[in-house]
Amino acid sequence: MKLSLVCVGRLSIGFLREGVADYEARLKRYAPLRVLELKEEKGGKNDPTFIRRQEGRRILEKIPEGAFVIALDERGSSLSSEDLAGMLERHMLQGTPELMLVIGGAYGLCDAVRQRADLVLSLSAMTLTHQMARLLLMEQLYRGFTIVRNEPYHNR
Ligand SMILES: C[S@@+](CC[C@H](N)C(=O)[O-])C[C@H]1O[C@@H](n2cnc3c(N)ncnc32)[C@H](O)[C@@H]1O
Repeated sequence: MKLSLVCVGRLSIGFLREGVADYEARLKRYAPLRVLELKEEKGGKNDPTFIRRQEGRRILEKIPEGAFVIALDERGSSLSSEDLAGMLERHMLQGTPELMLVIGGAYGLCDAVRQRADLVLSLSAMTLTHQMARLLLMEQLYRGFTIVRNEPYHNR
């Protein structure tokens, strides 16, 4: 199973770039990972709906048929790390070709992306920057794979 991450905006903060690179490298031991960083919408400065729609259109274009899509959103469902691991394992066993994770930009994701998603996942009820969300997500995916493989890291 391939993993792909689609995110709006780049990693501009050094320590987050370093942390994300570290977890992405760890993750690649378990599954190939493709990262697509999409440009933030610059038009419609005072119109968050316009910005979300434009960015959403670009996100939807990147979703291949057959991908299981997880949209990251603070209003989504929360999972324990064990639940996430169970979900990864189920998709590997049932032969899901691609698990695609989507992180929105400064104004979040539009409804069309949330509707396309097979799961809307919250990492916390608090709002994170997209860069912080990316680091937390990479760490939880890595943790999930170590749980599936019964490798030390999760320590439960
Ligand atoms: C700055 S946040 C967007 C906040 C925006 N006001 C909203 O209501 O969605 C940027 C992106 O980071 C991700 N994100 C931020 N906090 C999150 C959380 N607690 N759980 C999951 N994803 C989160 C989401 O993908 C979000 O679209």
